Amino acid sequence: MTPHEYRQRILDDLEPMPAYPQPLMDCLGLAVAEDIHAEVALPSFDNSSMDGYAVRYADVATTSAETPVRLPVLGEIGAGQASLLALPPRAAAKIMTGAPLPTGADTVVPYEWTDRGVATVEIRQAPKEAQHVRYAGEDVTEGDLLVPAGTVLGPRHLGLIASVGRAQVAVRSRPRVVVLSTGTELREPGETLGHDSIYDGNSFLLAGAARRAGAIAYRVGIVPDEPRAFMTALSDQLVRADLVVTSGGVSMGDYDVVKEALAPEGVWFGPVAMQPGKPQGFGRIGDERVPVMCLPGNPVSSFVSFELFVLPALRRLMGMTPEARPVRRAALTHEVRSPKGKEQYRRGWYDASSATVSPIGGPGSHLIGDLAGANCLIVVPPETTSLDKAAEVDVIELDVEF
Ligand SMILES: Nc1nc2c(c(=O)[nH]1)N[C@H]1C(S)=C(S)[C@@H](COP(=O)(O)OP(=O)(O)OC[C@H]3O[C@@H](n4cnc5c(N)ncnc54)[C@H](O)[C@@H]3O)O[C@H]1N2
Ligand code: MOO
Repeated sequence: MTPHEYRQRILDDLEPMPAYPQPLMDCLGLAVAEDIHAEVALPSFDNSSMDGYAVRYADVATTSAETPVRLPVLGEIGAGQASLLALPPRAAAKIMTGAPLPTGADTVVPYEWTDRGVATVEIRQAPKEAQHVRYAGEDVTEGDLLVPAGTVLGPRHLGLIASVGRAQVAVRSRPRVVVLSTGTELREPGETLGHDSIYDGNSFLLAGAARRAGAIAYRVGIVPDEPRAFMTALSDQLVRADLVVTSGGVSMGDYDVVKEALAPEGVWFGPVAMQPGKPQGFGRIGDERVPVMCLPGNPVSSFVSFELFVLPALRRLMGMTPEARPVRRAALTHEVRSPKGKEQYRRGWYDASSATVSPIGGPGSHLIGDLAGANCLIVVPPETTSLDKAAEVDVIELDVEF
């Protein structure tokens, strides 16, 4: 099975999470599940874009510094304090930015062109007709489709939706992802290491990646390579999981606990034609048939599996498209070698401005130091065993929103 086929198999099995109305501030980064239409026009009334005087153009069309027009000032209109509703001919009203234009007025003269008079005002420069007026509906018309269903809401969407008066919108909820690391050799950071133990980096990597993708991530931490202990830990977690992600215990070893415990439950385990990330598992468990994704324990294998399979699965659950990261093209700055028959994902540094990519470190799936210094994965096709300097390759840019 190719990585692409495996991803499709996972996506075909998953449905987007149900949608619920949420307060606007809780919707940031979530996919909206309804078309959002404008319930009011924007601006909703004709208003001034400057602090100055509302006038009738005809009254001030010929004014100048040498022969200024003087008009009585009938009142003041502040934003949110508009008591003067109509302006008769041969008069002016003070008006502030954002305040409604009184009926009869059609033009705003800014303070800077006047003597700032209170009882009367001297206007020293002729305005253009209709200057500094923002018309009702010139931005958004009532009924306009503002945000189509499926849009991932960013700050500008929130601002617009609030501006038309919506306090809540229906969005797909964040999936709850439980991350379990398996391995009797694993220790929590901060604990003392033995000669044969290592720190559990993967659960932080995976829970961090899940949170970055928009999920609610629960890092359960370490479970020993013992099937009963693993099943107990897993069963305890199922009540709060929309997806379970495990690390380790999926290959051919004598203590490959995840495979041993879950294969009899009907979870699929098998090789995917890629490196790193060859051994994979996917299925559903428990009464609620919670999806479980079983990733290999080597840290780079775990990470690449997250990017290729778990991230798209989370985006499917969250109703976000496209599910998989976009692929860019770049020229290699150094040659790369790769085993035949497997799609290889090498770590690299992608420079968008020059459309080049520099390989970082070797192919080893334990090289987490190099992984942390990379910003992309370089895709080497299965039949390609070597790529020369300047060869064009596919590059998956990490860490960017899409
Ligand atoms: N005879 C075979 N051996 C292996 C095969 C194979 O096909 N035949 N496949 C290799 C490949 S490829 C991979 S990838 C690994 C996958 O192994 P597991 O998923 O079973 O993972 P473990 O054996 O538990 O661990 C592998 C490696 O990663 C380290 N590890 C595990 N968990 C963590 C963690 N949470 N944080 C940091 N490092 C972790 C672990 O100590 C091992 O070094 O199998 C190969 N073997
Ligand atoms: O696939 Mo393993 O994923 O080579 O390290």
